[in-house]
Amino acid sequence: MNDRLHHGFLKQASAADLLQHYQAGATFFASPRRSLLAHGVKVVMPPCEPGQIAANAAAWLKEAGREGLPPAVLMGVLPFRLDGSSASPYLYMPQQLASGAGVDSAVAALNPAGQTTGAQLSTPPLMQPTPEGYRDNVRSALAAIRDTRFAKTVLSRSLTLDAQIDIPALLQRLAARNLRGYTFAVDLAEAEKDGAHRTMIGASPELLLARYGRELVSHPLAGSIPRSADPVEDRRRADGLLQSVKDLHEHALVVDAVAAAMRPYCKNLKVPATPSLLATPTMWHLGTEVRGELADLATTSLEVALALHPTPAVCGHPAAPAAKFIADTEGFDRRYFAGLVGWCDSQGDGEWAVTLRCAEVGSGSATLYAGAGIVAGSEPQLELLETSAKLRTMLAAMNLELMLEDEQVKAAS
Ligand SMILES: C=C(O[C@H]1C=CC=C(C(=O)O)[C@@H]1O)C(=O)O
Repeated sequence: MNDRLHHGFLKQASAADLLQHYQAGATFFASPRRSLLAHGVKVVMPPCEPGQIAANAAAWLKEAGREGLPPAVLMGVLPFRLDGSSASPYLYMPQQLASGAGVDSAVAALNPAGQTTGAQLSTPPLMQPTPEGYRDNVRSALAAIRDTRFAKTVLSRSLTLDAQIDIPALLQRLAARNLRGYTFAVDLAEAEKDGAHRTMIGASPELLLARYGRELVSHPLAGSIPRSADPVEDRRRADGLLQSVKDLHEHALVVDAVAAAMRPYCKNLKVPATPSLLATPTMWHLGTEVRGELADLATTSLEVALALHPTPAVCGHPAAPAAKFIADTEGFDRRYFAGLVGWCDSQGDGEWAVTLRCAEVGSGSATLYAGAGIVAGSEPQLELLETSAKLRTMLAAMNLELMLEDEQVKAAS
C-alpha cells in the first residue's frame, strides 16, 4: 500500500482511491459513510463460544487501544450460524489500514479493464437445490407455517461456477453498480487453515447495525420484487410492493424483532410506522431505518450487531424453529452467506452489513448465494424468481447475467 494511504485514517483518500489500491488478499469494506482497506493480518481473535464473541472482542480492542498504536480496528466476517457451520467467526486486526470517505459518484466511474471472469464457464454451474427442489422447499415451509411452527422462514439457493475470477475487478464493478450499498471483500486465508485461498465478496443492500458515537442505526429489508427494464412496469411493481399485504407482514416481522433487540441498548428508539422503498439495480425492497440513541458508550457496534443476528430477514420468526427448518431443509451450508461483515474500532464505533448479494470465491470457482423470505401467501415460483433476481447482482458484475435467463442451467440432482 502506498504511504499516502497507509497511515491510519487519512480522510483525503476517496473510496475510489481505496478500491484502486485493493489487491486480492486484502480486506475492503465500504459504506455510504466510510471506506476501509486493510492489508496484512496482525492478529486473529482466538476462537470462543458464540456468546463470548462480543465481550472478547471488546476486551481485545480496549487492550489494543491502550497500546495507542493505530490501527485499533477489528475487521471480519461472521457466519450465519455462529456454531455448527463449516465456517468459523473470523475477526482480526490488520497490519495496515487506510480509511477513506464514503462511496460517492467517483466510484460509479470505475471501469476496470479486462474480463471480470473468464466469462466462458468450463462446466455447467451447480445449483443447490434445483429450481424444482427450491419450489418444494417453499411448499414445505408453507405447510410448516400453516401448522404454526413459525410465521416466517428464509430459504436460499447456492450456485457454484467453475470460473477464474479477477477479484479486484469484480470488487470495483460491484461498488460501481451499488453506490448505496455495502461493498466488501474479506480474504479468508487466515480464517480457514485448509490451505485454500478464498474471498467473501459482495455488495449488500442491508445494514445490520452501525454505531457512530451514541448514534445507532439499523436498516432492515424484507419484502422484495425484481426490477423491470420497462420504467412503467418498474414503477407498477414498486407501488404494488408498498401495498402488498403479504410483503408488509413479512417486513413487519423483521422490524419488530430488530426494534425489540435494539431497545435494551437505547435511551430513545425511533421506529417509523411504515416502510419505504429501497432500490438496487436488480431489486425493489421494503426497508425501515430504525434509529436509536445508545445508552452506554461501553457497548460496541459488534455487541449490538450480534444481539440482532440473525434477524428474521435472513432466518425467520420465531428464530429457533425457523433456523431448525433451514438447517433441515435447505440442503447446503450457508457458511458466511446471511452472516455479518464489517468493522469495529476501539471506541466501539463500527458498521456491520448483512452478508448478502455475495459469493465465496476460490481459485477457479465461486459459490453465489441468494434467499427469500417465506410467509403465508408466498408463491413458490415467485420466490424462485426473486432469488434469481438477487443472484443477478453478482452475475452481472461477473458478466454472466444471462446465465439465469432460462432455468435450463444444468442443475445438480
Ligand atoms: C436473503 C436475502 O434477502 C433478504 C434481504 C432483503 C429482502 C429479503 C426478502 O424480501 O426476502 C430477504 O429477507 C438475499 O438477498 O439473499
